[in-house]
This record gives sequence, structure tokens and C-alpha cells, in this order.
Amino acid sequence: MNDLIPLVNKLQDVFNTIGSDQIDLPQIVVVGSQSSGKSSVLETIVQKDFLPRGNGVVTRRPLVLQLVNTHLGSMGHSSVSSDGTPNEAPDRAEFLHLPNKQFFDFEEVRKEIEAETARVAGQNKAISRTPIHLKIFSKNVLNLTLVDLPGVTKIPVGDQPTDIEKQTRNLILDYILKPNSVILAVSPANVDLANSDSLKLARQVDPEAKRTIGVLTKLDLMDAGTNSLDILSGRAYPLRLGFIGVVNRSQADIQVNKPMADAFKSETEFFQNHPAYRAIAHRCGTNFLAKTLNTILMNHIRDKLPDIKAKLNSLIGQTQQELTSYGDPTFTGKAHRGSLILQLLTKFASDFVAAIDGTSAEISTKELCGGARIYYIFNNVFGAALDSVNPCENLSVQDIRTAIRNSTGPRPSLFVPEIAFDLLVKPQIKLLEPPSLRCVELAYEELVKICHNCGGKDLSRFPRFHAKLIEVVSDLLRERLGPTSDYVESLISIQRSYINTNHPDFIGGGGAMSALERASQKKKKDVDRTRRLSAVNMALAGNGSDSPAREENPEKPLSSAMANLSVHQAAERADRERERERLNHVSQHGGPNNISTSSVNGSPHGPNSGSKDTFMNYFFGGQQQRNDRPILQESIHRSGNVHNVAKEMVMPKTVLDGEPLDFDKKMDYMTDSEEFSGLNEREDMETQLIRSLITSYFNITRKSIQDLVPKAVMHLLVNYSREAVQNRLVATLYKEELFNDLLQEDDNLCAERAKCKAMLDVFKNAFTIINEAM
Ligand SMILES: Nc1nc2c(ncn2[C@@H]2O[C@H](COP(=O)(O)OP(=O)(O)OP(=O)(O)O)[C@@H](O)[C@H]2O)c(=O)[nH]1
Repeated sequence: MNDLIPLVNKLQDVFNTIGSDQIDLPQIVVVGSQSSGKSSVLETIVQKDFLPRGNGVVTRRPLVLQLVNTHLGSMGHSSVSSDGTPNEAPDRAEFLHLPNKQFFDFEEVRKEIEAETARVAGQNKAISRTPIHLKIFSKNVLNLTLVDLPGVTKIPVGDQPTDIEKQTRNLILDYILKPNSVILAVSPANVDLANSDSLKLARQVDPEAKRTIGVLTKLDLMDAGTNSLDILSGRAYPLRLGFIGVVNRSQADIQVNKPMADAFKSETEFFQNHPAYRAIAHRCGTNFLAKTLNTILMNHIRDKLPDIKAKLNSLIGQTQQELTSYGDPTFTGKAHRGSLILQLLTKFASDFVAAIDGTSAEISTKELCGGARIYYIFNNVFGAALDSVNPCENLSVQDIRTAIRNSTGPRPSLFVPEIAFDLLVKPQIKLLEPPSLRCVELAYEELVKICHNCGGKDLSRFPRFHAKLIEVVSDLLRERLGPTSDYVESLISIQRSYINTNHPDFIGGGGAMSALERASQKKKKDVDRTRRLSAVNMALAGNGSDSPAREENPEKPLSSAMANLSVHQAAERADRERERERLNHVSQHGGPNNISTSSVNGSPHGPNSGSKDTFMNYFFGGQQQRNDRPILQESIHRSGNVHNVAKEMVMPKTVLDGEPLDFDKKMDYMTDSEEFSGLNEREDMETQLIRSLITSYFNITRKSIQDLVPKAVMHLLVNYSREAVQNRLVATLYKEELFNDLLQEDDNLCAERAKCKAMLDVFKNAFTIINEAM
């Protein structure tokens, strides 16, 4: 049973080797205000002068004091010689920070405490939280583990910061908060107990006063006629572990170096002779205090050991798990290297494939990743980028006019030939190239990102191998980037190489025409309606707004206006019918089909065998047309009003007014307009038409690019790398001569593993110690 305290000391030693405070070991913590007599109590218990002395703050670092009784025999420190006779080993001390040094002179111990305090907490009065561990082996001590703490101070002195009181309180609280600590609350008897700092602190953490033992010092300094019997008998301040009164050496005793034995004797006499304490003298004094503390500590340890054992058990489990996560170093041995490399490499490759396929086990629910992100790039990013391209970007009116004129050669022409459309639409298609190439890049970047996240925790052990795997896959991806981009570039070039105006989805000249016609008719209708309404209004106004005649025959003015309009509309309808017939005739007799764009320049091609009109021929007319005049050009030219253009476009000049077209006038006009100083409505119309044709054609191309680029990226980049990754990794990295380098472990990880291993050994060791003792 008495072995329990050495057992805890041993556990403490074991834990100290790794600096672990994960186990809250039972210990007695000495708490009190400054100069309350804490050090004196400890010295009397140890019966040695070994603690620093002085004015003001002396204890500036926690002192963990292990007392080991050498007379009774203690664990690891045999006090019995081999022949069985008691071993009268001299009392000695050892510091944890000086493992190979034993102190037999306790004056030296004091100096070492002072030096060690100054080393960490500085020369002046500052305090430090780092404890000093001191072990005292003596035949005169009972097994005890005590912690001496700096006293609670109120006013900062020396180097002490302004919040010294708070700092000391926090330091004390750190120790006494642990449920396995027993609080030794020291209070001087010559100060009112109500003001005792130690009891106030103890009450904070142990409100039921279950683990607090009170010590009253300086009983000899109480005013004459007063005593602390009420306190010592537990009536004034109830503590489950009670109060014990002691008398330490006074300052004067210390100055004259009063021996411990004499002080001990004086104390005994004090209690036995004191009228108030005589009856309880056997429960007073340092000797009784030491015995009580020993019993309390042992009982406490006995109570707490099962908990400590359980805690150790779970710590062993956790640490074992952590250790496993660092990987087994023996597995990197020569015999296993190849298979380890292959296993890690395969895991990396399959992670890469799984991330692309979206079958990865660690798939994120927070953000898109891997393959899903690539699809997002295709569908959303790329789609939006293409949509944002304006088909007529950078295409000014002047560009359109210039293209028309350049393509018609030196002779200003009335026709807008296909070659001009080609010239204009090709650069616009080129606008699709940057977003397409960006799409390739984004998919590539995503694949690079994917490969950085492959391999899992196992690979973090081998940073070089991990880096190499990433490098090889990155190389593979980079190799594919070139051909994929080239292919995508050529997709755009392909689109630009042939402008297929026969594409079934292309709006064509007819389509553009009817669109414009519809727009124009709508406008015309609006004009007519306005005209009609004003006629009605005028008629109404003629009858007088309040005329009874209006009531008699309100329809009259309206029907006459309507009749006028009907005549006008009927004439228009007849005109339109005639023009349609004419166009049909031209079309059926091969007119437009025989007219190529070059016919504009006077070099007609042979007859076109296709039955479908090319949009330009249909739209802008050809040589076979009557008077060699393209309908549109004439219509636009003649029209003074843009609203009438559509009407004129479907009506041959002759039908409209029978006047022959004045070509010289037209030439003048074209020459004059070279300055581009403002377009007339005809030019405005032409430009609009060209724009809508370009837009129509551009949209067809955009659609096909939007479809083809992702397919190309999937085929040439994503699927290619997905399928090649494993082979590439094996071919590049599965080489005997690389194994050593690749399996070089991370230094930090090795250190962590060693620390974890040491910790596990300590826990296992502690567990065995407890198991053997229980
Ligand atoms: N007469 C008398 N003096 C005592 C007693 N206990 C302590 N003293 C004196 O009180 C002073 C302070 O005692 P310490 O033991 O140094 O007090 P402490 O609480 O350890 O002080 P710090 O470490 O500075 O917080 C010393 O001069 C002691 O001699 C006692 O029971 N009787």
C-alpha cells in the first residue's frame, strides 16, 4: 500500500520524459499568499534547509517535489544492501534537468533552485510557469509528492508585470483545477481567516471542500490571549480533510541557523504546553501533517488509480492508432520496396481516374470537383464565354462598307457579293478561338489540380515520391495540352476555311429579307393606322364634336377613310403579287442560279447545277435580272424613307414608277459616300442586313464549336490522360534505382512518429506499473 506514492512518482518520472501532461496524476499542491509560510512547511516536512530564502517573492517557479523514503525501501531505490543489512545511504537530491547529478549538500540544492529559477524566470522578481522537478531521497521523509507554487502577490515588484496577481492566480488555478490534486491551503494564523487567499482559491475549484486540507502557520505569532482552536477543531471553517496547525522556524531562527531537529522539538513543546492546544497536541505539528498528507495522498491515489488506468488504456489505443497512421517503417525494407512503390503508384493512378469519373470515395459535398468540374467548365464556363461573344464585335459600318467595295474591285458596284460576306464573317469566327482555347486550358488546369489531390495520406509519408508522381502526371497532361489546343485551333480554322451559306440553318438572304420586310410592314401599318386615325379625327372634327349628325350617321367619315385606305392597300397587294410572280419566273428559269458573285465583276461562272439559291444571288440579284438591276439595291437607292424600303424591295422599279435607273447618278452617289461622312438610309439598310446575316452564320458556327470543343478536350486530353496515367507512372517510376530516393520519408513525419512511439511506450509502461501495483 505504501508503494502507491512511489508508484505515482514513477509514473510522474515516466511522463516527465516525454513532457506529457495527459494524465492528471495525484499530487499535493501547496497554495498560500506570499510569506504565509509555504516554504517553511515544506522544509519542516523534509526536515532540511533546501529552499531559497529572502525578502518578498522567493518562489517564482512551480517546484514539483517528490519525497522518497529510503528507510522503508522504495521502488527503484533499494535501501537494503545485498547482505540484507539496512543501507544507510545519505540523504540526497536529484533534479530532472540535471539527470546525471546527485546532490548530497542541501545548500547546493538551494543554490541550484535559485540558479534554475533565475535561468528561466530572470534575475528579478518575474515568475514562470515552467516547473522545476526535484526528488529528495531521505530516511526521514514519508513518500509524498508536493508542488510548491509562487505565493499570491498583490503589488508588482521588480520585473513583475502589472498583472502579476492575475498571472499567479492563473498559475495556481491550473494546478488546483485538476481533480486529482489535493489542495494544501496555507494560511497564517495571525491574519483573519476570512482574508485567506489560499482558502478563497481552494473554494473556487473545490466548493464542497472535499480535497482541501488547511494548514495554519505562525500560531506562535498570534496576539496574546487569542487562539485558533475553533479553526483547528473544524468549527470555524469546515473542511473535510480538516485543519492542521504548525509552528515553523521564525525569521530569527533562520538567521541563527536553528537546526531542524531543534525547531521540530520546539514545535512539539509549543503544542503540548499551550493551554488552548494541549488537548489536541497529537493532531498538531509538522510530524502529524506529514503523516496525514501521506495517508491522504495514498488514499487519493488508491481512489484515482482505476480512473487513471482506464484513461491510460484509451490513450494507448489512440496513440497506437496515430502511430499506425504514420506508416510502418519496417515495410520500406528492401524486400517490400517494389510492392510498396507499385501499391502507392496504383493508388495514385486510381485516385486520378476516380476523381475524373466522379467515383472517388472522398468526393466533396461542398464544391464541385474532378470530373464534375470539367463538365461544369464545358457547360457553364465555356458556354457563357461563347455566348458573350458578340457576332459583330469590332465590325464597324465602315468595315462593312469597305469590305463590300474591296471585294467588288475597282468598279463601284451595286451588289453585295458573297466574297464580301466571306471577308466579313471569317474574322468574326476567329473570335470563337480564345474562349475555345481557354476551355482547353481550364480543363487542363482542373486535371493538374486533380492530380495534386491524389494519393491520400499514405503518400504524405513519402514527399519525394508524391512530388514525382505529380510531376509525371503533370508532364503527361502538358504533353496533351499542345495537341489538344492545336486541334481546337484547327477546328476554328476549319470553320473559317469554308463559309457554307447553304447551311440549312442559315437565315440566308430570303430570311433576312422577310425579317426586314416584317419589321418594315409593321412600321408601315403603324403609319397607316396613324394616318387612318387622323382622317377619322378630321372627319369627326368637320361634323363638330357635339353635332347631332354624328349621332345619326357616325360611320360615314370612318368608312370613307377606310375606303381610301382599301384602295391604296389593294394597289399595293397587286404590286406585290406581280413582283412575286416575277421572282418565281426568274428563279424557275435559272436566273439566280446562273449568277455567281463574280458575275458582278463581269466574269460569270458556268451555270450552277444546285437547285437551291445562294443567298446573295437571291437577295442581291444578278445579271439576268431585268435591267441588270438588283432589286434590293434599286429599292434601297430609290427609297427616300426607310419605312418604305421593304415595300420597294419586293417591287420592281418599273412597277413602282417605270423610271429607268440612272447609273451615273448612282456612281456619283457611291463616290460621294466614300468619305463615309454619315450613311444614308440605303447604306444603313445594307449594313443592317449584312449584320443580321453575319449573326445568323456566326450562331451556326458557335453552336458547332460549343459542341465540338468539349468533345475534342474529352478525347484528346481527359480520356487520353485517364487511360495513359497508370502505364506512364509505371514506365517512369517503377525502377529499382529510384526506389531508395522515392521512399525517402519526410523528416517531420519521422520525428512525429518517434515522439508518438515514445509516448506509446510510456503509456504502456505506466499501464504495466499500475497493473503490477494493483
Ligand atoms: N514565527 C514564525 N515565523 C514563521 C512561521 N512560518 C513562517 N515563518 C516566517 O515567515 C516568513 C515567510 O515564510 P516562507 O516560508 O518563506 O513563506 P512563503 O509562503 O514560502 O513565502 P514565498 O515563497 O515568498 O511566497 C519567514 O521569515 C519565516 O521564517 C511560523 O510558523 N512562525
